[in-house]
Amino acid sequence: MPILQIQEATKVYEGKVTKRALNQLSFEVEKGEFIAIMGPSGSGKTTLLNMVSMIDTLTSGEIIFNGMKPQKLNSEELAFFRRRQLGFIFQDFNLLPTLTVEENIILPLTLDEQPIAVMEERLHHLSELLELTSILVKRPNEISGGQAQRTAIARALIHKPMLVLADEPTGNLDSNASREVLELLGKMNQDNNTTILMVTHDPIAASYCDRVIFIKDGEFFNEIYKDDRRQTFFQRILNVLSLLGGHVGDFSSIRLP
Ligand SMILES: Nc1ncnc2c1ncn2[C@@H]1O[C@H](COP(=O)(O)OP(=O)(O)OP(=O)(O)O)[C@@H](O)[C@H]1O
Repeated sequence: MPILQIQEATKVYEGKVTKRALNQLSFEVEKGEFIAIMGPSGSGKTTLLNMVSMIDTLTSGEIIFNGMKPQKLNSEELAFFRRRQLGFIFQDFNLLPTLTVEENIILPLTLDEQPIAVMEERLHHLSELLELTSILVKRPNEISGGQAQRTAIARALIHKPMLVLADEPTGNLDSNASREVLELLGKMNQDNNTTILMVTHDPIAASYCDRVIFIKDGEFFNEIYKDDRRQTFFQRILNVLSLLGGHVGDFSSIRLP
């Protein structure tokens, strides 16, 4: 059974001008997939993430997790479902400035009142994998952007969520830190079978995924799967972006590092 099913998702924002931000969008995500969502500005990517993370509700259509419809939950159950089953990675890291790196990472387990032994075991495991051990006592203003995003990744994974949602996770990072973060996300996906849905404008970031889904005007436009080489996948991503229109000229001469 797919871990996530988006079925004819439609979102209409009512206002002075009515805007159909998602229009009958359908796709499925299998457990262990690492998927990028791409599309021009205004195509509905953020709206889609807001629907999947249940910050907002669809006008029509359904979003189903492991066969379950969270829309049917009451607000308390929904808050619990989000906390237990989803992990979030944001462009601007969203770390709590007064907490240390360690306290930020274990926050989801603290909120869940998990035993200290569980917290310690998972903290140890993730901080080794994400190379955070030496900075656990620091606060967010004492670490680099790459370290902050690695901390945010650890926080997103520590409660072993069903699905990780990443919104432009490399948007605020330089190219070296971006590569490091993408390689780590790829490693988490490969080694732990973590399912990741990532919105990105960046074809280099998308080339780390198994599949890229392109949307345009809130509708499904195309999808492509990775083949053996990241360079050819990257070129194929650029080809679809050129059909989509927009900023592809900015990337056409880039070769992957
Ligand atoms: N709360 C809202 N009320 C009205 N219209 C909205 C609202 N949020 C988004 N929209 C509109 O819906 C469309 C899709 O917006 P969305 O932010 O999902 O696009 P996006 O693909 O994430 O864009 P970007 O890449 O620029 O972040 C846009 O036309 C936007 O103006």
